[in-house]
Amino acid sequence: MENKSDCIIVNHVNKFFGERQVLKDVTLQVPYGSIYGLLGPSGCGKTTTVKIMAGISESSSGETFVLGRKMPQLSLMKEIGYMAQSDALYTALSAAENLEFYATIYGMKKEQYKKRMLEVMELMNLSDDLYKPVAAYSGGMKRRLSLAMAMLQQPKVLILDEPTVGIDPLLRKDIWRELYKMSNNGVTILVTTHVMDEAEKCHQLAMMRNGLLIAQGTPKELQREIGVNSIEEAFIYYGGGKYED
Ligand SMILES: Nc1ncnc2c1ncn2[C@@H]1O[C@H](COP(=O)(O)OP(=O)(O)OP(=O)(O)O)[C@@H](O)[C@H]1O
Repeated sequence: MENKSDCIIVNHVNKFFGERQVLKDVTLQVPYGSIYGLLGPSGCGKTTTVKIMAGISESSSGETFVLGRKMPQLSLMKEIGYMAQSDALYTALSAAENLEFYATIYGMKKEQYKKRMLEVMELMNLSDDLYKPVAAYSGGMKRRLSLAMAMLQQPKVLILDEPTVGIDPLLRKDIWRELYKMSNNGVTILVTTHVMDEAEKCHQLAMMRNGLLIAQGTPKELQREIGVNSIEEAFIYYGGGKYED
């Protein structure tokens, strides 16, 4: 399964929860340094897919490779920044303490993480709230802190499950600017989203429905293929009629 141009390779992956099959023969490739969007209606299997990529969950069959290694792989933990849909934060601790805790797990040196912590908090517009307990953060602030956390150790791969939910449009723009910067520096980014204008920003997109990957390509390719002018129309087309359950 050696493939030098793709950072993430999902190969005929199936996932069952009991009798229920929630991923059906999913195959996709994410090139190194690209921003790849996973788009689809609620419950179609996006989170299940990214958890397998991040090594948090195992597929029932099929194979997943990240950075040339078969997942799940404990030794890749440092290389993969993962931001879950629900925030995994210690609310009794301050943001700085949360970041320090993660930095310790990632084995970052003190001088290294102190500098990086200020950078990511600045980026997320949270510099003034560094020492505030997370319990006093709003929902949007918690999202931003989770994103700061995923970026902290400067991972080679960033896997973000709906990263900009509850984040205002201005900050969302800044976040996308940072994602592009990271991608230009060779970081591979996988984003799940419901937001169409975000999907448009991805280099490549995969659309999912009912555990199936139903279309893959650049946003323009997906539109051209079916003769529509927006990702929203493509989403409705691929999510609807032709692919009814
Ligand atoms: N641990 C679990 N046990 C049983 N079923 C599960 C489990 N996790 C997810 N599912 C089911 O698998 C299906 C896919 O869920 P998943 O969270 O991957 O969807 P999603 O596309 O990320 O949805 P959303 O956009 O709402 O987050 C859903 O029907 C969900 O109910």
